[in-house]
Amino acid sequence: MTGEGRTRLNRLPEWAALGKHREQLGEPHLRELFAADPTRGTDLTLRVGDLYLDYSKHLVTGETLTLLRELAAATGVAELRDAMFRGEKINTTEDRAVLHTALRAPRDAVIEVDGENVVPGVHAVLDRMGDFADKVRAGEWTGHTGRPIKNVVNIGIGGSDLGPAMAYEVLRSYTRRDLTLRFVSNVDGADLHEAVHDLDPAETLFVVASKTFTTIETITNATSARDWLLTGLDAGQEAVARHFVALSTNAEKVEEFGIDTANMFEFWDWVGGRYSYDSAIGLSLMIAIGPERFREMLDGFHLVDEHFRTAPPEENAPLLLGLLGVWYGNFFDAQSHAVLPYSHYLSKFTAYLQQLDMESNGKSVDREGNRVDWQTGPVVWGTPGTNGQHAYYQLIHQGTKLVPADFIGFARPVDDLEPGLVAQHDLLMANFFAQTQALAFGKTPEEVRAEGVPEELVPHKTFRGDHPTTTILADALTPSVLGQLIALYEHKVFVQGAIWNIDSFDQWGVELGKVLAKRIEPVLTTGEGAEELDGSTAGLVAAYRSLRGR
Ligand SMILES: O=P(O)(O)OC[C@H]1O[C@H](O)[C@H](O)[C@@H](O)[C@@H]1O
Repeated sequence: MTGEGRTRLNRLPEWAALGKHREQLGEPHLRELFAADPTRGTDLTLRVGDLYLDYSKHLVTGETLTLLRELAAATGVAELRDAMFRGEKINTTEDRAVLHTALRAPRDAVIEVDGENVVPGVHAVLDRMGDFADKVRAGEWTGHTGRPIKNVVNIGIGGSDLGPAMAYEVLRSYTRRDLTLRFVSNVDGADLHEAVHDLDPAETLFVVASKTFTTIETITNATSARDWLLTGLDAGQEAVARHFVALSTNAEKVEEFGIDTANMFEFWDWVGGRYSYDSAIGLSLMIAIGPERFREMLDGFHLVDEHFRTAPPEENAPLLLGLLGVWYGNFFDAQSHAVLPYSHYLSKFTAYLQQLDMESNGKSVDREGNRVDWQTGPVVWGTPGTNGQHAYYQLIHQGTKLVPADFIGFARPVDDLEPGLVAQHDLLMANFFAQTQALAFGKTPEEVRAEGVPEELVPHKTFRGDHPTTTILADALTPSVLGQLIALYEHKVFVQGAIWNIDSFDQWGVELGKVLAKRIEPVLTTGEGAEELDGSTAGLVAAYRSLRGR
């Protein structure tokens, strides 16, 4: 389907106005912007729920922000947002509604898809999940031999892994430490091996998470896990019911696999995989943190949903973050975006955002099927900040690339830290504040010289500054704050997709590799069909077969 839908982005007068403004701005200097406006550091801030956002260290003036908001208005961001919240089928290439916001809507909300209110179904599943999680946590859900469950192994990949795995790390201090939770995603047998080799099958529950229940990695791992279980228990198929539950939209396939659909927790095709960990896909997380904490997390999501839906453009945080990304990607040619959390618990946060952002906005065809001639989604990357400081921050400070970055930190460490370790928190946060300061304001050659540095070293010790950052500060890393953060990023990604006029909710780009892998696998085992491969792949397959002695 190709055609003329919306006016092409780069033909809009608002786009041209931004381009002109960018030229006039030249090289904006944060030192000057701050000097000219003594209250910039407190004016360019927002508070959303428990999140305090400082965007003063961005290469923007008041005019930049106005022009960006005009672009959002001209590209219909608010209209598309409202259509999403209403349950319209804005995922046009898959003809689906996009309603992850319904997963955290209050019980009495009414959100319709094809004339049916989906909210009661959401809460019915949440209630069932809660009952099940409570039973496992209380030791009432027993395995085939009557022993209580002590280990939960989530088997899933992509959106059926990254969300719960990330959130489990984030909320570690809220988890039941006597329950072991592990995540298996990779089809590399080593992943499952490492996850189960020290577990007792009699005390192990497998949570098979797959929206489609056809994903080859997940079904393969689940099949191997079932073999491991039945061999370990020396039991037949009847043991599966107490040790396997499924999280899926596909009851037929779940049944085919041999899991009783009574042990299936459903969700719906209007929940995208990368937007799903607050659906049934969060079951393993719920077992770890308990239903009450899970609901607090959902309330956090909902709080930011409501903010995004109702806050005026000047105060709308996801809109602002989305627009800043457009500003750098499209007008400074920034290619990547770093997310740098200053919390050990957020170690998987950026990996989660990679799928959320890059699978959503890694597109080069617009909603009408025309090739875009503007940059779309950035490469998202990053690891916890202090570690990064001793590794790749060099490039951010002094390299040739512009890397806009989000710094995420918390005022209080988690509650159960030993007093001696609590004392380390100020040092952690001192680094957090120091880095954005250094990135923004740098160090001039004059300042370097004043320290008596020999002239030949002055260029090497100079920091240009003007590296833009957003600082997101919250009181503490609670379930609600996690929900708020994720919703903030979900809607930021939404805003950018809306402006770029791409479908942020499909993922056709993952299909080709799947099809080819299916074709290549038999060639690896039998050698037959190698002649149909391209020259490079045929050579690689031959080398592989020879190394395997085939
Ligand atoms: O949940 P599943 O259906 O098993 O899908 C798992 C993942 O694999 C797919 O290939 C998609 O790229 C992801 O968006 C999805 O989250």
